[in-house]
Amino acid sequence: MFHQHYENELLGVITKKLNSAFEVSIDYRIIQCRLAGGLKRNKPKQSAKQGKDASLTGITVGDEVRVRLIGSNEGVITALLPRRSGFGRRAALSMPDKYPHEQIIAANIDQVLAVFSVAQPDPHWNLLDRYLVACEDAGVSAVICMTKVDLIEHQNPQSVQETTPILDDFRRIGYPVILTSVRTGEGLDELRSILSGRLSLVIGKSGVGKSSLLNALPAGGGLRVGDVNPITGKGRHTTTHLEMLPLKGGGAVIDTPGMREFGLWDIAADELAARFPEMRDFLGKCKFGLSCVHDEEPGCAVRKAVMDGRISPRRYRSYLRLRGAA
Ligand SMILES: Nc1nc2c(ncn2[C@@H]2O[C@H](COP(=O)(O)OP(=O)(O)OP(=O)(O)O)[C@@H](O)[C@H]2O)c(=O)[nH]1
Ligand SMILES: [Zn+2]
Repeated sequence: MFHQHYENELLGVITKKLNSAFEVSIDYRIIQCRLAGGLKRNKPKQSAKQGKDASLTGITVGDEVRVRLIGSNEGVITALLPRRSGFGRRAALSMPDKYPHEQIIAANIDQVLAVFSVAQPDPHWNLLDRYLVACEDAGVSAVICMTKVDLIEHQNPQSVQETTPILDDFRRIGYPVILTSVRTGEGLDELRSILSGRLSLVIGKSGVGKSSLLNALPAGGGLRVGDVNPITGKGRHTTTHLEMLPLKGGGAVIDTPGMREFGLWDIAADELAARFPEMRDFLGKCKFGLSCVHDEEPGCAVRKAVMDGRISPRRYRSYLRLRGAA
């Protein structure tokens, strides 16, 4: 959120994406913008990750853009700056012609906060594995945030027993795990510090408590007064649009409303294994070398590591399942 003169144009960051308009933060001011005619939106022609031309895909929240001001709080987006990172999903599977590749959900993010509740609903570990593979693929770090830890005794008996070892597995692999509850306040300081100064994309299924969590974080400058409802404390943001929420003390979070589907795209089997950090040490050490897909091949170093307890059997099963789906 900075500005710089460029032939009467300013640089800004997209903080909100509406149907045909954008909000752009320029020097802490929100400017309502539309796209210049030349910038076509939602017509991805190729996968856009780091270094590739982002203008080929939909411009989205987190993108840095050049804006020509018209009036005091309106402008036209005239150019898109190169992306540092893009986090996507396979969009609209029923329309492969329209969206042949991944759709970038958010641009330039530093980390993903993957949110799951310990209960109501019980955690969906395979979905978490899928999120983490997508993070590895995008080259973005991931933080696992468990919510509603006050409800731990309400988990079904089987999942109570499995939760702690599964979270320990994730920690061992290197993913930070935060345990939170907005009811007791547990973990909220830790969450604040991990979000501070970074742009984080918050993902998780509806009902896991994302909104409650974000509303429990102190907002920073740049939010409009109208977004806060001082009576109920609710409604700081709606969950109908992708929107960036600045945090007090720096950093911002992007909420992902209505994220129902979450596919993986174009990840070849050999690349998929490399998206499981705990498997990386064993890749290339199988009898069949890099051609091993670590399923039923003899002399597979990955499967041996599973047998030896160095790779979690649950994560390995998740790998096999994703490989089948890839
Ligand atoms: N016990 C308990 N309940 C919580 C906690 N956080 C959220 N909830 C409840 O979980 C339900 C869902 O919370 P939301 O914050 O609306 O969940 P969400 O993930 O934002 O859901 P969407 O808005 O549909 O995306 C609500 O009934 C909350 O009151 C918590 O820490 N403890
Ligand atoms: Zn193998």
